Amino acid sequence: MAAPKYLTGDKAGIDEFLDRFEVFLFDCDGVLWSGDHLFPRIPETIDMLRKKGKQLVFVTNNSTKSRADYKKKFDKMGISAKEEEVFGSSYSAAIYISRILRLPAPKNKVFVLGETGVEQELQSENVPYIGGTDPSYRREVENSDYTSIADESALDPDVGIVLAGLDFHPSYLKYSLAMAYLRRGAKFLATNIDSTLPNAGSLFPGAGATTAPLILASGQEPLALGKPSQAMMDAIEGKFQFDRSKACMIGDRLNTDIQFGIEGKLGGTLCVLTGVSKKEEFLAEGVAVVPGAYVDQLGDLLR
Ligand SMILES: O=C(O)[C@H](O)[C@H](O)COP(=O)(O)O
Ligand SMILES: [Mg+2]
Repeated sequence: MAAPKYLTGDKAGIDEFLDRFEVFLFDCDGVLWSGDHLFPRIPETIDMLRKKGKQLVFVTNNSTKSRADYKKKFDKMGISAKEEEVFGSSYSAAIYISRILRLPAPKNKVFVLGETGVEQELQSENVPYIGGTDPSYRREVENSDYTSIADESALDPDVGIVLAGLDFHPSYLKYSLAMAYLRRGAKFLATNIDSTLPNAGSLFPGAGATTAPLILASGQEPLALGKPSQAMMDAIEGKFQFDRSKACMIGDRLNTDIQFGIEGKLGGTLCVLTGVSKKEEFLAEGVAVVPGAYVDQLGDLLR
């Protein structure tokens, strides 16, 4: 495995690197920002790539926001981006359910463990759902719940899918209902299973962490539709029509972003050290996932 090229401060190296690619797939959390903290020179770097005529796609595993929500966040942070350029794991899951899985109605209803981003994208694909941000699920479990879940009288007969994403409001009731739906044969999907979420320069429990109790209790593993899933890469290629050899994935996490680019046979991958993965993780001998190049921060591409 070739050693990754360190580009920070390397003017000629950066020019050569940027000239190799026509398309850049951008991760968001840990690359552009850490929660509401925008990293230095991000809007200028994005503008520089646009001026060079590069095609940009924002590929995030963060399912708590929809494409429309991301457009608002980009605007708030002064980043020039279009809603159509966003491809999140919640959208990836919604189109997988509506266009690939295509369960016959009415048994195509989804029980959601997650936030509004998942709900909005299911709505955009006319996929019925329950659960999610519905406040009636954010309550203590009562004795009657055990009986009504066990005898399935509490279950919606049309639920055929359980979809789990990053959930900031997990509850024992939601886990118990989801487990009962899986026991009854519902398909188990996840937007993503990242273990941690970068925010405020630190790390917090990620989607994988909020889904883990259901995986353990049900004894089932979900099909994850976010990075590094190649179903997501195929959908992105289908939507944005680009030559993979001329595309580069930029991310902060080895086992999602960089693996996604490598398994997707993209022309290159760039790791940014402002998020989850540290350079020691890919500079060590014999590691499986190694980026083609790396920088301390994305703004280093802007000389
Ligand atoms: O837990 C999560 O969902 C992830 O940490 C978060 O979504 C990562 O987002 P990304 O870095 O792919 O933008
Ligand atoms: Mg990230």
